[in-house]
Amino acid sequence: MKKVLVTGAGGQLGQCFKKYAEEFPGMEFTFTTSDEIDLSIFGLVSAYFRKNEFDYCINCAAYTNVEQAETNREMAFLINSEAVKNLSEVCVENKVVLVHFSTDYVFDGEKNTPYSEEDKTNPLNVYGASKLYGEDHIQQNLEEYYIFRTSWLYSDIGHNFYNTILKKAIPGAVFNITTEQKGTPTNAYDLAHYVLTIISEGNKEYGLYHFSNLGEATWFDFAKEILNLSGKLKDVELNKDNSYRTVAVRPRYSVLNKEKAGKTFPEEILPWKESLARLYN
Ligand SMILES: NC(=O)C1=CN([C@@H]2O[C@H](COP(=O)(O)OP(=O)(O)OC[C@H]3O[C@@H](n4cnc5c(N)ncnc54)[C@H](OP(=O)(O)O)[C@@H]3O)[C@@H](O)[C@H]2O)C=CC1
Ligand SMILES: Cc1cn([C@H]2C[C@H](O)[C@@H](COP(=O)(O)OP(=O)(O)O[C@H]3O[C@@H](C)C(=O)[C@@H](O)[C@H]3O)O2)c(=O)[nH]c1=O
Repeated sequence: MKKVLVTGAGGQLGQCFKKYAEEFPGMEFTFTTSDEIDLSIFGLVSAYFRKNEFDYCINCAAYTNVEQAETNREMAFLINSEAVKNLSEVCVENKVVLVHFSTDYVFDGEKNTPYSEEDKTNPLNVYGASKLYGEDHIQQNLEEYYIFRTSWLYSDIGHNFYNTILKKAIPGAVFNITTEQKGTPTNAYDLAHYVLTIISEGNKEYGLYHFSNLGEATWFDFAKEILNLSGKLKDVELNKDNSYRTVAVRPRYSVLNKEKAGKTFPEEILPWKESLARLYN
């Protein structure tokens, strides 16, 4: 029986892991939220790992408010970098494999073809920079880790673009959505299932991987498909907006190349529209 700790379990991805737990009877799960262990306090994390034995730690905790990170830099770095450093040190000490998630926002978006794991990073915003520091701590401290860089995560849980669009989609609503960024929407359930399959098979191909659904879209394309599938497209006004104002700069292009993951792991990765449609079935 593999003992698996999921941290940040109250968030979007953490809750997706929780939903799949029963499908993986070979694993014994412990889910913790920020109320139970504040990962930014080393002593708490260290004591918790000494008291409990785990084989894996799946870290879903993060500071994910891209806009607020610009003015709340300290908090973004505390959670996305310092807390990850804490976890990586404690994982080494206790021989725990760390599974962690990072973001397409570590790239500057100057490329026009999908970013691979070898491509140069150059974050444009505080969130992206803080996540990159988190990656570095893991790579410096640990050998047995998986970092999955993913993009545009959504699900029916928590705060994400999908839920923002659906909540606002009352008859007569007007949407102005940017076409200035291209990336890939990724179903958080797909990511959770992908990771659990890897762990359950006892895989030891540790390292940095890119994982998103297949294909590419602008945020406008994504919003259109969400509204279309929900049957609400006809009741709202949807406009392309090339001057939508944000505080944080986002990469113009951040599609991830999934070749490495595809060659290493057996699970099929779905095209983004196909995966999105599954939320409506
Ligand atoms: N959402 C997205 O579009 C994308 C996300 N990612 C990455 O995927 C991962 C999961 O993201 P997602 O589930 O969407 O994020 P959420 O914001 O939904 O969840 C993050 C969780 O982290 C918890 N947390 C924050 N601070 C601490 C702390 N000090 N100690 C313990 N827990 C803490 C929060 O708990 P509380 O609310 O109680 O503070 C929250 O439940 C993150 O690493 C993120 O960077 C990557 C690409 C895209
Ligand atoms: C709500 C809204 C957003 N937008 C734009 C703003 C922004 O450029 C883009 C996305 O908006 P959001 O703020 O919802 O998404 P954002 O917070 O940028 O999402 C990011 O979150 C972090 C955690 C990640 O790691 C990234 O992969 C990515 O998913 O869409 C519009 O054009 N119109 C709208 O009505």
